[in-house]
This record gives sequence, structure tokens and C-alpha cells, in this order.
Amino acid sequence: MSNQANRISRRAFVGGLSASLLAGAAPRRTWSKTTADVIVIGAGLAGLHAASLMEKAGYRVIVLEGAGHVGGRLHTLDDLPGKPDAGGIQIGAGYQRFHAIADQLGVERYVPPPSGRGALYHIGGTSMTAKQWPKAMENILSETEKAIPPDRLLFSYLKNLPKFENIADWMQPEHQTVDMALSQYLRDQGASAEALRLINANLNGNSIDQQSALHWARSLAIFRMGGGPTRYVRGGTQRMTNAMAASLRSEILLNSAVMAIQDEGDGVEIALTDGRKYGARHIICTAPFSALRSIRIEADLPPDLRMMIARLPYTKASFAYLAASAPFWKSDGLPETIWSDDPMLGRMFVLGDDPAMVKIWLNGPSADLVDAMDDATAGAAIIRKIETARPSAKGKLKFLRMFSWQKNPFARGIYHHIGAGQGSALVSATRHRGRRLHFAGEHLAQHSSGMEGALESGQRTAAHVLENL
Ligand SMILES: Cc1cc2nc3c(=O)[nH]c(=O)nc-3n(C[C@H](O)[C@H](O)[C@H](O)COP(=O)(O)OP(=O)(O)OC[C@H]3O[C@@H](n4cnc5c(N)ncnc54)[C@H](O)[C@@H]3O)c2cc1C
Ligand SMILES: NC(=O)Cc1c[nH]c2ccccc12
Repeated sequence: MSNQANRISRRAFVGGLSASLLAGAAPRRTWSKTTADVIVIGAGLAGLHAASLMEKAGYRVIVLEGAGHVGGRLHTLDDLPGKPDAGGIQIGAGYQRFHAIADQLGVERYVPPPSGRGALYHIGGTSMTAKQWPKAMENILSETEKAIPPDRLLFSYLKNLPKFENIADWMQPEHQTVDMALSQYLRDQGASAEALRLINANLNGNSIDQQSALHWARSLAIFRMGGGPTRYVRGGTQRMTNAMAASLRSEILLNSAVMAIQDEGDGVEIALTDGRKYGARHIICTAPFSALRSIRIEADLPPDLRMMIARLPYTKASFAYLAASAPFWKSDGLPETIWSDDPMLGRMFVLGDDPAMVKIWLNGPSADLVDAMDDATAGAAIIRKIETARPSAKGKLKFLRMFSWQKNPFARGIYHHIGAGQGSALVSATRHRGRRLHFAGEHLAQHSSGMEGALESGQRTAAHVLENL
């Protein structure tokens, strides 16, 4: 079959010069089976970075990407007003790799204007400010908790978690003592049933019963060591992966979904869903484990790694994008953001005043709820909820679209978290060094998380492959 339509390469960016000429290699065939030194599965941050490091070392690399575009979980919605990001956006001040690559490729970043502090709370069907919350009828927290705003409850109960000196300390055996269900940890710290309910309502995870307290010890260490303002990429975060892809000499084959990986000892064969087959001496697979679950892997993998591929949890998140005919959040004197225990409201973030846009962010079971509805019905229901929570929104909102990460077969969630009792298995998965088949991606980072974690892991795996080529 012809790869022409699906192929992007440096050719597209240098106007007419073929990739093979630039690479000094023989003209490319239309393969049914080919060999490369390394095949990278996934054209997200981890895969593009690994590919770049290996081609710079002189190896022949092919990148196979299941989607019709590069970027993976960096995904800018170019069709919506203001081009909001549906994926990663906040670039930490300490993201050394991200900033270095962006500098090199001329990808501009900026510090976004500060968003207003606090939130309008909409609890049990009633809206209130942080000031009103302690005495509100709907506040049935325990006496010691009553003064704590709903979105601060979790943090108020994490103060006794171990404070890591280094971010990678989450991997130390002694810290696995907090590798227990977050709900259990919070109960042990004295959280009331109502506090647990509110914490669960907008958890950055799927459920306090399934997420590990160790995950939060790790996250807090990352927050503490943030050191400076976060930045955004000008024009949307996907400009970063577009620039990384454009700078590669290697071919990136889009619409190339991997279905099976077979380790043959002296090389690895890959079968795509459309019947194409590829072979290479080494494979670096950067598909998130949530998506890797649907790929058949015939290889000798250690049990901990197998277990993580099967069970590492990914946070579910669904978004609704809404346009506003006027920035109503400026007219009522209330905090911009809404934080609600209503599963159809979750959190409302203002994306910008001009164009005036808001985003509803629903996690876990709330994401499941809207995913099961048709988009227009969900959109209309969400607008009614916002109008109830905030009368100044009445008649001003227009539903644009939903976006569900777990419906995307190449993502199946937004990012991993440590599941209760999974700490040591994840540690061993991050340390795994394959002979021919290698893994990378944000889920296998040790020192960083998110985008920087993806680059860290891509770099570490590329270095390992280079040692073995
Ligand atoms: C909503 C959201 C908000 C986020 N916010 C932030 C943030 O503010 N800051 C931050 O640092 N991080 C954030 N992140 C996380 C960050 O975006 C990711 O950690 C990072 O982009 C992951 O990169 P990756 O290369 O590991 O994986 P991916 O980007 O997922 O790349 C993997 C690639 O593999 C491809 N693939 C999957 N299966 C197959 C298959 N079978 N065949 C072929 N290809 C396949 C996918 O299509 C994808 O392109 C956020 C993520 C999301 C979704
Ligand atoms: N909580 C988020 O989705 C944003 C975010 C900021 N930094 C991150 C690092 C990793 C994953 C997500 C994030």
C-alpha cells in the first residue's frame, strides 16, 4: 500500500528534497516489511525526543503513529476560538529538557496572566464564596474541617506525608509505607465521611479508593520543587511536537496503529491494524500503558512490567468547551472558577475573555457520566447547570464540543497515577531495561512528571538503546 498520504517527513518542510536524499540513504521503497535500526511507536514528546537522539547518533529510525497527527497528549484544538489546549499545557519552570528543546527549535513560551484566586463553590445545589462556606447550610464537615474550602480539604490532610528531598524518592522502599488507598490514608488522618466525599468529587484521579497516597507524596514533591512561574507555548502546546517532528529527518508514518509486537530475539516485528508489517533491531514503544493494553505483546517481560501494562491507572477526563457571548464572570463580582460537587459541573475554568470561552473539566465517574450521553444532550445539561450555579451566565453560553480522552484509543485517559499498592511494581517497570523491546513515556519517568517526564523517559530509553546498538 502507498504510504504517501500518511507520511510526513522532512520532505514536507524543505520543499522537494526527498528525505532519503537528505539522509544520504538509498531511495525508499513502499515496504510490506522493512528493517530499521529502531522503530519508535508513538509521535508524542517521548517518541519524538527518543527518535531525535537516535537519528543524531546516525541510526535509521522510523516513527509509527496511530493517530492522523503528531503530538499525542499535546493536542491543541485549532478549530475552536482561541485555540485552547485539550492536553498538556503548563510547562514548569524546572522543565529543563522541554525548555532546552523549545529554545533550540524556536518554540516561543510565555507566562500566562494570573488567573483570579479562589473559586465559586457550588455544593449541594447552592453557590457560595469561600467566605460564606464555613457557615453555609450545605457545609456538613466536622468542626475541625468546616473552615477549609472544599478544594483545599485534600491538601489539608496531606501535611503528614513524607517530604521527599529528591523527587525520585517516591521510589525508595521505605516510602512504600504510604502506598495505600488514599481514602484509607485520609481516614487515618481524621478525615470525615463528608470530607472524603468532597475530596473525591474533583479528584485528580478516578477515585480515592483506588489512587495511592504515595502518588500524592510524589506530586507534592514535584509542586514544592517547581521553582518559578509555569509557562505556556505561544499558539498552543502542540506547536512544540509539530516543531520536533519537523526537525526530524526520520520518517513519521501517521495513521499507523500498531496491533501486535513480537520479539524474535534478533529483532522485533510489528504488525499494524491495516496489515502492514515492520521489523527493526530495536523498538521503543511510547504508547501509554492504557493504550498498550490493546496491543498483543509476544515477548518475555517481567511480571511487574506485565502487571503495570495491564493495570496502571490513568485518570479519566472529559471536557466541555463553551463559547460565551460576553465574559459574564466579569459582571457578577464572583470568582471566575466554579468548583462543584455536581457530577455534571465539576470545575468550570475561564479560558479567556476575548474570545470569551469556558471549559468544564470532569474527572473519573463524572467523565464516565458525560461520555455515556450524546454530546448535544450533555452540552445542554451542562449549560443548565452553569446557569443555575451562576445566574449571570443565563442565555450567554453556546455549547461547542465535548472532548473525552478515554474515548481516544491511543490515550485512554489523561495521565497515569500510582494505584494503591502499585508503588513497587511501578518502580520496577521504570527500571526495566529490555534487550530489543523497550518502553518509554510519561508513565515511566522517575524524576519528573507530565511533559518533562515524557522527555526524561524518552531520553533514558534512547541512551539505553544506543548502548546496545
Ligand atoms: C488534559 C491533560 C492535561 C495535562 N496537563 C499537563 C500539564 O499542564 N503539564 C504537564 O507537564 N503535563 C500535562 N499533561 C501530561 C502530558 O501531556 C503528557 O505527560 C505527555 O504529553 C505524554 O507524552 P508521551 O510521549 O509520554 O505520551 P503521548 O503524548 O500519549 O504519546 C504516545 C503516542 O503513542 C501513540 N500511540 C498510542 N497507541 C498507539 C498504537 N497502538 N500504535 C501507534 N501509535 C500509538 C499515541 O497516538 C501518541 O501519539 C496533561 C495531559 C492531559 C491529557
Ligand atoms: N493537573 C493538570 O492537569 C496540569 C498539570 C500541571 N503539571 C502537570 C504535570 C503532570 C501532569 C499534569 C500536570
